[in-house]
Amino acid sequence: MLMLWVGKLIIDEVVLQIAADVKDLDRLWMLVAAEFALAVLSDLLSRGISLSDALLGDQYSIDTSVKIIKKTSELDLDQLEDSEFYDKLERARQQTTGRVGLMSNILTQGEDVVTIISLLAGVVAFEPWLIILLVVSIVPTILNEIKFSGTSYSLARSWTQERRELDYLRYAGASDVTAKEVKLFGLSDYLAERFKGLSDKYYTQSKSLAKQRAGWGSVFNVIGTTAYYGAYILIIFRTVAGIFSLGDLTFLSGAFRGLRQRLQGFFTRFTAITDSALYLQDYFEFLDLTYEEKSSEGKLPLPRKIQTGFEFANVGFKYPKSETWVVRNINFKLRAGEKLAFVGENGAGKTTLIKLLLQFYEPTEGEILLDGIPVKQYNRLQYQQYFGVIFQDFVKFELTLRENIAMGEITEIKNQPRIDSAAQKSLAEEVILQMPLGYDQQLGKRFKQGKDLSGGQWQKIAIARAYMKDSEVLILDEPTSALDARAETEAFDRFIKLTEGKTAVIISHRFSTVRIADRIMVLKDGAVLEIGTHEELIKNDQLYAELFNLQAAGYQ
Ligand SMILES: Nc1ncnc2c1ncn2[C@@H]1O[C@H](COP(=O)(O)OP(=O)(O)OP(=O)(O)O)[C@@H](O)[C@H]1O
Repeated sequence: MLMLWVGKLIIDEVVLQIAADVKDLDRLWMLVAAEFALAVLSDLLSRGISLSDALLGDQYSIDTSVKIIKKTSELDLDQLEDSEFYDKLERARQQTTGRVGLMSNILTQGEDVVTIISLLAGVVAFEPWLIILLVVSIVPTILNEIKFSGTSYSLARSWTQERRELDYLRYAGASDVTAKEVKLFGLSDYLAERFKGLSDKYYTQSKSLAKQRAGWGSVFNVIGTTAYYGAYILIIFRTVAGIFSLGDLTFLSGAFRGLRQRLQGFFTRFTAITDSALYLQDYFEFLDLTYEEKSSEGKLPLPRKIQTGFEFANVGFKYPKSETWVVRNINFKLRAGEKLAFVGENGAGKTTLIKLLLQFYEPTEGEILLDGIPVKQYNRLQYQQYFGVIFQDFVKFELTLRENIAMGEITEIKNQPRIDSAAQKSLAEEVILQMPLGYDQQLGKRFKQGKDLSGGQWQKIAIARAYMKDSEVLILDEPTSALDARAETEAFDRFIKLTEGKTAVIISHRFSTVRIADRIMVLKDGAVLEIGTHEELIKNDQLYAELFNLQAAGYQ
């Protein structure tokens, strides 16, 4: 605005000096110098804004990612297993990139408001009629923008689930994890077609939206441009009639064009800001997800040592949003210091019982007790710290070997003797010796110098993770399924020694290992079929005896 005004003064001064007999150029040079200074200043200002925006944007993106990771860990397992959660997560994740322009938009907006007000004041002072033309020239474009940006947001939002599906298909079709089977079964074309089919649908919808937006945009722009030239003609008439000076002509036409551009920019940015706000709202909605505090959750401190043990009293469970009982009428005791094995067919409910024991889920009916007190009366986080667990689908973290072991008790990552001892007990020591970089070996193939391990080697690392934690109860869910026969026997012998005095649950399909346990519980279709020592169950001559003999026959 100031620059325009100085420009007008320069032209008026030049016209004056052309007409003057004695030329005095001092004022003219001063004006040129002023315009130069203004040009430099305005450039510095806009650079400053974009720099701070870029920096703030980076910071923001780091911050949102960290918040998302932390929030996810606070949520309950049943919330995490819900597909709506993934939609929310996906929408929040989009916030970690892409919403960076918000700050500069807001700053530029402030700057523009000042310019617009002063330009308006200038224009009104000269020719109030121009304001009407100005309104005609911008309103249609603005309405167009507002309508279409809302529609794009709705479209993007309604496609959250499909976008996740696309991400998944991209992953399934192009990742090291799936590569073997994709090649072998020749799935590449199938996956690519499925990806293309789905994205084409989205593309068609967004293409039609973009076309409408562009079509209407150009129609409205013609109206706007007509109004602009109307204003220009008006100014020219006034100048020719001698009402406006040449400087006024430059100022007014410049101011009018500037006003139109700025006002349009103002509203476009306004819609961009409201858009960002809509997307940000999704992010906050995710952060607002609260982990549903169980009404009955207790605050009781845990006993330092388990006295009598755990008891499942008539426990039944249905997974959230499911109508079928996965386990029902479950009654058994896990005595302090006892090693109990769970056996049963796939899907019998063994892992589910572990999840219930760990209070990842609450039983739908019945109760789980620790030393005679319902476990939900204890502080849940403290309670879960009681357990060292290796899940069937334990995580293969693509981090260093040291980190993979220390994950069991991450605060002890600097405690080398403790890591060494866990590695030694779990047979992971042999794996470490084979690695060129020892503990600092990056695992997995995703990153530089990463080494992938065999299934059994990964399992040894996972077992080491459980030993890192000095927990009261150890749970091994099929911990040895990938170990070779020698390693398995060795791992179990050690396990039994190491769990001496501790309570432990082992899930295994191999009866040779199961028989080492103090007692064995046989599950069938979500119910306890039999429970007892190996000898008792053999004598009982039911499913256990049958399966044991079947496996034993296989080994002969
Ligand atoms: N998160 C879940 N949501 C809904 N149903 C589930 C979930 N996890 C498991 N199930 C169902 O619960 C049943 C028992 O599963 P569970 O994993 O406890 O069996 P399991 O005895 O450990 O089997 P396996 O020997 O194959 O590991 C299965 O029918 C399974 O479909």
